[in-house]
Amino acid sequence: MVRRLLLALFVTPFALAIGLTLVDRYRREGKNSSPFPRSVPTEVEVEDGSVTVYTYGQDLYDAMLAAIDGAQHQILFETYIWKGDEVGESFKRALAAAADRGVKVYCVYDAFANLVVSPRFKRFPSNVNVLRFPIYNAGFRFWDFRHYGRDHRKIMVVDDTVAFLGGYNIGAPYATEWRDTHVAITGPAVWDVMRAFADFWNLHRRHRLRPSEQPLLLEAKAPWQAHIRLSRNVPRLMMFPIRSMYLDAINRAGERIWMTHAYFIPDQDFVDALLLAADRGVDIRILLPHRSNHIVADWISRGYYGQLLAAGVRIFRYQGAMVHAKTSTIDGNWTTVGTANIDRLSLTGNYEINVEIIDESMARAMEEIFRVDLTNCVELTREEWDRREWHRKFTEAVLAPLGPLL
Ligand SMILES: O=P(O)(O)OC[C@H](O)CO
Repeated sequence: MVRRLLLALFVTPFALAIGLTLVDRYRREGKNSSPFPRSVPTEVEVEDGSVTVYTYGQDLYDAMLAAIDGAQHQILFETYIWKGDEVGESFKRALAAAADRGVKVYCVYDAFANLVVSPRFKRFPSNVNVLRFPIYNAGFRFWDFRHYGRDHRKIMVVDDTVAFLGGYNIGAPYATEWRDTHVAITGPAVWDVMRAFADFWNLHRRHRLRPSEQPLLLEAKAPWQAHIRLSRNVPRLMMFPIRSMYLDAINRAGERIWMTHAYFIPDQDFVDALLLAADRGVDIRILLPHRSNHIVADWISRGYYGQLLAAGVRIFRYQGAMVHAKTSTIDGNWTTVGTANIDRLSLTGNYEINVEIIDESMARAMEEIFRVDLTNCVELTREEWDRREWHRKFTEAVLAPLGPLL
């Protein structure tokens, strides 16, 4: 009897998650996302360089492809998802053409995220250096968690002139149907993104370096900058600074915290930091997709709404389209844009990269984008949330144990 009960407790959340996912897939079949308000790319001068914020995929892809076409020496390209559709093909073609011109091209993609992509698409010309980050990395050391984690980063560096990073994967739906955020950085901070790529490449390259070979980029010298910094999660080295970066920034906030996230499944320490900030009177707004592409993540996320709303945190739900951005701006000073979602996988599991920018003009630009996004949101009130039907509360409660897995 006890055994059956334990089994039921263990199996029910998984069975419900699978059921919900299948029904959701069926319901979405053939449905398009709605158009959403667009902000034009905004360029801001930061320190001795610039940061351009992209919030519409086609604008970003045009800029990335133009940068690839103009490359002189080297392209570093890394993506979590690289779909084999027309957008994916256009990147593959541009990278191959650059390699044919004599540009050194290095590409990394995650094998797990691209399991459904055709093997034909994953064949590259021999002059393009490709690292397929394997599905399983631990070999016989299956107990060693440093060898787990997906490569969830999305970055590109062209020569030493421009670096792109943010939430955008590569694929046709992201060009027009998803609202996401990426930045293009010029100036000394490009070095940090090159370094991030090179460290990953050197750590995971398929064979040990022969004496005749140089590791990628070790000769480049680091600039020291106060206003723009990179945080990278590197499971292999047990480094997870992005969570700390967020907690530090939230704890420092005195006026406002405006966050935009695709998947919001924080740990309780993260929630507590937000609740403390709300308690000190900070205006906290969290913008989330009303319905994301992962229905189970949505349900688990909802399990946190009660305590956040009760503390005065405002939740805005984006309508009609997937918002996939991973950004926050605080106190009109601090901004982060990156690849990390607020969930366990991103904050303590995967390879991730976020840029942290302390600059008033940048924060102003991000706040303006947030205001534009708000015009496509409906605010969820505490009264409305408290009145939700019992079966919704039941679903949240049954799925809650899956939170730490996501
Ligand atoms: O893992 P992310 O944040 O890049 O999101 C990817 C999508 O969820 C793919 O289904």
